Amino acid sequence: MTTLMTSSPSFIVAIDGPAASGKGTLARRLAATLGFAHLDTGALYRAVGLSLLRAGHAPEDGAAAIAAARGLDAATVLPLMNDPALRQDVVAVAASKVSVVPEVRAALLDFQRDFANHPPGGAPGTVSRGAVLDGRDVGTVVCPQAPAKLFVTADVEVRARRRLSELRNTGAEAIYDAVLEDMKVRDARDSQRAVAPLKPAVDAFLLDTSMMDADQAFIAAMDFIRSRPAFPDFL
Ligand SMILES: Nc1ncnc2c1ncn2[C@@H]1O[C@H](COP(=O)(O)OP(=O)(O)OP(=O)(O)O)[C@@H](O)[C@H]1O
Ligand SMILES: Nc1ccn([C@@H]2O[C@H](COP(=O)(O)O)[C@@H](O)[C@H]2O)c(=O)n1
Repeated sequence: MTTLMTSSPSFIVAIDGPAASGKGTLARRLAATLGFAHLDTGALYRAVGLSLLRAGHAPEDGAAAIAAARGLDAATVLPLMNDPALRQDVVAVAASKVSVVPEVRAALLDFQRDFANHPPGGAPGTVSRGAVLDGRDVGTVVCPQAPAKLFVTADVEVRARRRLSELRNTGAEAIYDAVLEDMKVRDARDSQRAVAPLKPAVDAFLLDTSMMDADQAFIAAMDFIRSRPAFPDFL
């Protein structure tokens, strides 16, 4: 990862979109290509959901969710990011339930903004020249000033097929109709909540990947990012 000891502003790429649209795959590849830090903001909500489940609380328990979110800090969250337990479907559902609570969202906001503005570099004490954050409200709420915003989407049936093969590749037993139904319920909860609902920022580049493979989506996203006036000339 490219690192600098300067205070030049971080170039922020904000990527939002519904479940299994491919935003995480895209965000990781963009960050690796640009030498930027990457934050999967969904993992923060998953960490809150997982901590509730592990403590035996229902994901609908708002007070427990607020306490869990307020208890998260970089030291607890960053090691959790690659924990396979976070990727379970039951955790995704719990994440989408805790994420409707405004105080949970507020508790996670500073961490995300700090990451975007001071993205960690490859070595302690260094910063990257930019950050790629993916989630549901990065372009609308977390980093509305980001110079490059993308909204990645795909037909719900396409997304359900992608998630189904992902689940089956991990050895899980999964049924298409159930995956599709879960996805529709999660999309509706994420899009209809009162605070920070899933929606494209007004100035987001809309990238429908229904008919694209991951390489085509990456090329389209890079073309857009490079076209932004603030795109750094050192890249
Ligand atoms: N353009 C694409 N075409 C086909 N498959 C893709 C594409 N992009 C990603 N995938 C695959 O679809 C699945 C879901 O992708 P990914 O995890 O990136 O989605 P996501 O939007 O980050 O989902 P979530 O919000 O649930 O974490 C993965 O198995 C990934 O390899
Ligand atoms: N910025 C975000 C990111 C995620 N959420 C909620 O978390 C759930 C899990 O997210 P994944 O990206 O890992 O699928 C998601 O369904 C949202 O409810 C959020 O609210 N805001």
